[in-house]
Amino acid sequence: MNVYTNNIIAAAIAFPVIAFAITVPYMIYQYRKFGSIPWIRTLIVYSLAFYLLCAYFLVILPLPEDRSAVVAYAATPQLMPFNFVREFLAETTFSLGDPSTWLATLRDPYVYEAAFNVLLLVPLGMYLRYYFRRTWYQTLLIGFSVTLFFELSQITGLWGAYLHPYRLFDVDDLILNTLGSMVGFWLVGPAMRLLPDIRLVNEEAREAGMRASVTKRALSFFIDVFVAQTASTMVAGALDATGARAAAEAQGVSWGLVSMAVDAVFYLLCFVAIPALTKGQTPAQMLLKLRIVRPDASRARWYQYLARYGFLYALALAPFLALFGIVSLDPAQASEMSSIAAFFADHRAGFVVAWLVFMGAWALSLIVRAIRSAVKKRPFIMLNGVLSATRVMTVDAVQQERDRRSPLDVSAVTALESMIADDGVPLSELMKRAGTAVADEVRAWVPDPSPVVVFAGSGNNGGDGWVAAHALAEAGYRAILVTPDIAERIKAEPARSTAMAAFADASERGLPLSVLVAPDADVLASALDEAKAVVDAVLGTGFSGTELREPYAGWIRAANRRRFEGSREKGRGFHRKRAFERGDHDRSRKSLPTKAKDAPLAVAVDVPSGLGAQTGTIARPTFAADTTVTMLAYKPGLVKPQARRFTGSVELARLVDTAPYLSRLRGIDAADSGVEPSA
Ligand SMILES: NC(=O)C1=CN([C@@H]2O[C@H](COP(=O)(O)OP(=O)(O)OC[C@H]3O[C@@H](n4cnc5c(N)ncnc54)[C@H](OP(=O)(O)O)[C@@H]3O)[C@@H](O)[C@H]2O)[C@@H](O)CC1
Ligand SMILES: [K+]
Repeated sequence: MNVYTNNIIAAAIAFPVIAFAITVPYMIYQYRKFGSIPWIRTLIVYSLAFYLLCAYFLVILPLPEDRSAVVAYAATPQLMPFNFVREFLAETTFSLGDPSTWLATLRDPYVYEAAFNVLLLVPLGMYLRYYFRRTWYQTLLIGFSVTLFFELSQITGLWGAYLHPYRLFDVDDLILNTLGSMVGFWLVGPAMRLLPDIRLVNEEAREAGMRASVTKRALSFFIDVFVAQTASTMVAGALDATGARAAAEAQGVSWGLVSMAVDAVFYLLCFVAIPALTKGQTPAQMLLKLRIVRPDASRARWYQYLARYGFLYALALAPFLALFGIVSLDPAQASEMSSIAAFFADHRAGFVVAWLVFMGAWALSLIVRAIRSAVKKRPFIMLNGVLSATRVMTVDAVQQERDRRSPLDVSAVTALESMIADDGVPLSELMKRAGTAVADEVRAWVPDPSPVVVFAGSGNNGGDGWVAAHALAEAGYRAILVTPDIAERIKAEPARSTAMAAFADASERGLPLSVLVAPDADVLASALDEAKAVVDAVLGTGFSGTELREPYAGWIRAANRRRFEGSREKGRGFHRKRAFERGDHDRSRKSLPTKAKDAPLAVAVDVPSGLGAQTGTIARPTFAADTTVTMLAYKPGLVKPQARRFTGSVELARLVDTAPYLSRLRGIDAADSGVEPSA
């Protein structure tokens, strides 16, 4: 046992560092993917790397001192399954009726070694189920493979590093280790209810990734300064080595001045020239997926980069250099200096204090503004940003803002659809992609196998709903599709054929998709009660008006009621008259009532039903969503100020590469606005 403990201590010192080195590439990968680093994932992967290192070293240590050592007990592999039971029974004094023998049994090497072998892979089983979401047989297979790898390391003398095996290959280890991974699998099951659902972390990370946080901006600035300064120092050093210094000084040019000029060249290169070439990215900003833009997310000009970083340089770096200069003045040589320098030298202490006060006040104001912007969830804007009329946004946020600022008229969307169809992607295919995008949105926020209610109208917006319900059922959700009529009687195409195909496929494969045709209020309410998500695919761009007809009006009211009043079991005034009024959302109301605690996620397809896609008018009733997944392009109605409280956040599902079509559609005015249609 002592050997094990020593190994653990050795590992405790070296492995945290190694495990971190293993985790760093994973962190970079996550940042590139989500635009932020989800700490919980990083922690889990780090701990997994650390644990596997420990486990492996427990298996292969202690290393013999000499490469050709023959370890007698390891010479012949132990190939008899359950040998440890036999050995244990042969020598034990254990008797169930006699408690005095129990303790001795626990101390028996066969017992504690067996227990240790089980424990060794318990964490692996937990990781496999919780983090990697493996099934029991996958866990069994992976657990067995890892064990086999351990035992093969032993029988081969660490893959030939030693001439003879120095640890025993034991079939019982294979059995007990593998059992351990299964024990871990079973143990973590109940705990998973308390642990955060790892599948939902991605979406939060993606949201965080949209923000150009102070940390990201500061980090990118320091990387850039570091790169520019290192390059400049190296070039100045190289010049010095080639004798440029002597030449300059012979001409009476101070070398300090020359190296400052070299600095200036590299800073200009990094902060002005490169951004001008890359449409607004310094080298570090390319790495961190940030971009310098105008406040409206359009492309900035080179002189704005110059202004932005010139001011920043003046505010953040110049005071340091000045201080450095002042401190290095020597009052003893005051007589040789100019009168200004002598004045500075005589009052060094005073200037340092003044400098500290100035920097302190500035830093304090930065901190205060950073906290305020964090609390109010507004971007943190620095003085140099205001003066240069620029801001730094994440590349994704820039794209989103540009999309939002160039909505496409509903008539143009139709034109766009036929252009895409002419190029070989028919509307039915677009519908498939649209529905899948909606299902993905639900899957990002709600874990399976939750019940999801999908309201599908009888137009093509409804067709998207059929695809979404089918995709969700396929992914293991209990999809409940609400429709005014059976699929065959839908009039719109391709909604009809899509719905029929989805229904036929689900029935054939026994997918958990149930269809409620024109359900009565009670049936609908019970379905909504248990739903974890509600998808509104009732009306899309084909609707305009101020009043919804039945049954759609009733559906939307029921969905909104569920959202604001809670489920009926919770008994929060579902039957009160006010509930009906609330479901209606009086248009004069400034804001919607707050959501009930158990409100399901509400996702609108293309536009929330009731909202006029072109005009932004709000009909009675209008669906209130957390997220609207809109297809191909933003519609004008979605970006009207009054729409926001019904749309929630808007996600654009591009479905195809729309950029070439959009520039054809928008023609000349895209070039004028300086807005790039799409990256
Ligand atoms: N753009 C894209 O790439 C893609 C677009 N696609 C999707 O197609 C959607 C547009 O489909 P769309 O044109 O069929 O219209 P849509 O919104 O379903 O509405 C028609 C329904 O509204 C109904 N209705 C009308 N007024 C009403 C009222 N007052 N009260 C009640 N009902 C009323 C009308 O009923 P009816 O008059 O027939 O009785 C009819 O049933 C679009 O939003 C997008 O989701 C994707 O599938 C593919 C990719
Ligand atoms: K809709």
